[in-house]
Amino acid sequence: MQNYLEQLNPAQQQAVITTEGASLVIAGAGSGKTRVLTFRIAHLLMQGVPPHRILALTFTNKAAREMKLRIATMVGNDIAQKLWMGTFHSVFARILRSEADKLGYPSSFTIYDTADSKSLIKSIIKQMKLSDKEYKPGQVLGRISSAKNDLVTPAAYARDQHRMMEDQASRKGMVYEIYTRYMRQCYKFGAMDFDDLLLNTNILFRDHPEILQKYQNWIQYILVDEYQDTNYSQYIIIKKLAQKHGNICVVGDDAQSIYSFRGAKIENILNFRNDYPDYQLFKLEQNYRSTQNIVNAANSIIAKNQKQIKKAVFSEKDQGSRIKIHNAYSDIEEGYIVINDIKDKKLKHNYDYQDFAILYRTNAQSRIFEEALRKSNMPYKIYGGLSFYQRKEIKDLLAYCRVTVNPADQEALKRIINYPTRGIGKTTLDKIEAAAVASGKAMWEILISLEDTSRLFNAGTQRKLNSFVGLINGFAASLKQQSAYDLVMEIATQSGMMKDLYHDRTPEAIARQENIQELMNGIQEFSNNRMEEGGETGLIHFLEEVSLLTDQDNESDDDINKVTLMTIHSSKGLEFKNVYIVGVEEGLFPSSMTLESEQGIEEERRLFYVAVTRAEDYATISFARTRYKYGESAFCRPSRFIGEIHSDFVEFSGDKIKIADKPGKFTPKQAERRSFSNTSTTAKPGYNFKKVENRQGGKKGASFSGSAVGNLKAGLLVEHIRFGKGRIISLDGEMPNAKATVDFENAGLKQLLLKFAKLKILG
Ligand SMILES: Nc1ncnc2c1ncn2[C@@H]1O[C@H](COP(=O)(O)OP(=O)(O)OP(=O)(O)O)[C@@H](O)[C@H]1O
Ligand SMILES: [Mg+2]
Repeated sequence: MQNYLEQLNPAQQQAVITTEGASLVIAGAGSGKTRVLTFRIAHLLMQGVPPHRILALTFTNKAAREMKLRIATMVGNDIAQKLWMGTFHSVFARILRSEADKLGYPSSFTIYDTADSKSLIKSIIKQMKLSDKEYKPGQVLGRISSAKNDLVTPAAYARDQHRMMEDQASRKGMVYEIYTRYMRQCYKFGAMDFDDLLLNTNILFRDHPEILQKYQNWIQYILVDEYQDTNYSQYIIIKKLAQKHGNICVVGDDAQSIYSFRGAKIENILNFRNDYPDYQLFKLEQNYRSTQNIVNAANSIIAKNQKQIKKAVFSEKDQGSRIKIHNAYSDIEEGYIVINDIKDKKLKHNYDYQDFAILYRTNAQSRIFEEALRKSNMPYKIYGGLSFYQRKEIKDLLAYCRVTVNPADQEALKRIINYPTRGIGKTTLDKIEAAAVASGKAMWEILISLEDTSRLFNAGTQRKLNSFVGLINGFAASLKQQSAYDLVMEIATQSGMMKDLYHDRTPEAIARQENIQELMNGIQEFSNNRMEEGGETGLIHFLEEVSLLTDQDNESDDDINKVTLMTIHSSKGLEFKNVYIVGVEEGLFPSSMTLESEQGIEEERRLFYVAVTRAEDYATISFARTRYKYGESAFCRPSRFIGEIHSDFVEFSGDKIKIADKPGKFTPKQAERRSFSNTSTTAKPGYNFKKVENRQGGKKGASFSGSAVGNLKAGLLVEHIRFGKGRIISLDGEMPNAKATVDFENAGLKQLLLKFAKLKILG
């Protein structure tokens, strides 16, 4: 036996060397499915199969890169480079480019992203004189996408009674017509969206049997990773391509199917058995990734799902330690706890930064960890998402703030002068810019002296420009009177940004709303901190702090040795020595949007299983008892998932907290809080920011307002609503400027202005 096969266990070896015919590998996390695919490709190459006759499909580009790299070390780079390897979208975009003429497309067709698609749909809705309140572009796009992934063309859509009835029930009976026009216009513009790449491949294969045949003959072996998350459109493509040679190997884990909201179909696994009755089934049971404790904990989680293929998974690695559950006072403290734990582990066990990953349910959660990491000077990278301050909606809102503070800031001005759309087109903008250049002035100066330049514009345009100037001047007038929070809230609303962001409930739109909410939380937090320190709380000061943060964030070229931050969805298939699963709270994880159906909960549970099984040595879970939502601190409860892990495999750090096995039990006080904190999570359309009260301001922080300042003295143990427990080191000054220096267990040394910082005396 050749050397490389010795790096596999007997079950894996069988899965690797059984190259002919159909093979299905269904096995739990960390059992070597991806490794089997990698070795199988290497094995084929060693047997002399030419690389360009092997097609391997992965879920992410990163996975493809890593697999190729590994194969290159086994068979040499020249050969590995010739493999057909990549995501479905990238591989079939390539095929479509070379066959585009058969579909009447130019081979240079454009690929539309979601924003492009939505704006096209918006204009179609307008052309059709429909209301974009009823026909929300994001929702319409969702319907179209689902149709495409199920291979339902516009003509078929009109005949599809189920879809038509669904549309009618939600009073959107014209979706099929929008779909028809959308397809026609995309075609006219020479553009395809992501779903089109798969749909058009299917159309190509359906309408051009000779082309299908060409690829069928060509591709001798097909391999698919993460098969549980393929949709119908992908399933049909693979099925057709494999028809000639029948050498198809798919690997997956039904317990890790987490993309049903994008049309992924677990049934594809069952279909596989029907399509290839002679298929061979391989089961891999040994997990090589994680400690026994982690594997056992993960098994106990997934056992709670009704719908699953039973699998045995065991580990022969060390027993390992129990999953530590951290219970934080607040989202801020959670950040400190995680970062301190990383420091500790790094020191104690000699780990590198790259051995740590922080996984969260939604992108917006990254901000608190980013800030804590920055403050501790730890290098980090955000995977699969833009860094918080790089996100479009954040940049837009901050651009408004910048123009308010300094209207001469031209980049910011250009960014928002016509966002949200207010009819100030490119021609107008170009004219202003030319006038500015000619007179050596800033664009803003041209704008405010329109009388002098009125010959440049017609009355309508001039009116629009004046109203924009009025808008910004209005904000600027509030600069001195309002707190940063109130002013930014005013800017977000008056500018029309909120309306623009809150007009639909697609996952992307919700993510953007959450980001704005998160920025508002950041501002509130900034104000509270500044007040406690006795500093300035105006918008100017907030902007300064933000720009300093981004200045420090100098991304270096080597992205290697850094702490990773990512959503659980994007962590699929990856592994890290230490994994922190954060924000494990009801309503956040499981997400409140999934609570209504058992199916929804089961998918969230699979996501939780994916998260835990990323860890090799240590898995750590945390939740906060209060979290900023819409600028207010709201109570949170630990997720039901924490209670679902068998108690033998977990260990609570700090106060033991009761985890309700049935959600919904609240004390009256909590229930009262919940009624407003929930605005973020119910599927209510529209935005609903609540008036913000400084949380140190009395009634909201009831249990924290009890301490009389006079009773404080050095040496006392105190509790702060965000920083948690700490000991007073010293007290200085007289009221109202009295300050306490407190050494917090997790947050470190802080100096607090006592009139704002309500400290509870613990003893
Ligand atoms: N026989 C083996 N000997 C040594 N290490 C192995 C063996 N099989 C797998 N591994 C290692 O175990 C880890 C998990 O393997 P792999 O990522 O292939 O699992 P997987 O089943 O694809 O996991 P997931 O379901 O999370 O995608 C990897 O680090 C891999 O190199
Ligand atoms: Mg894998």
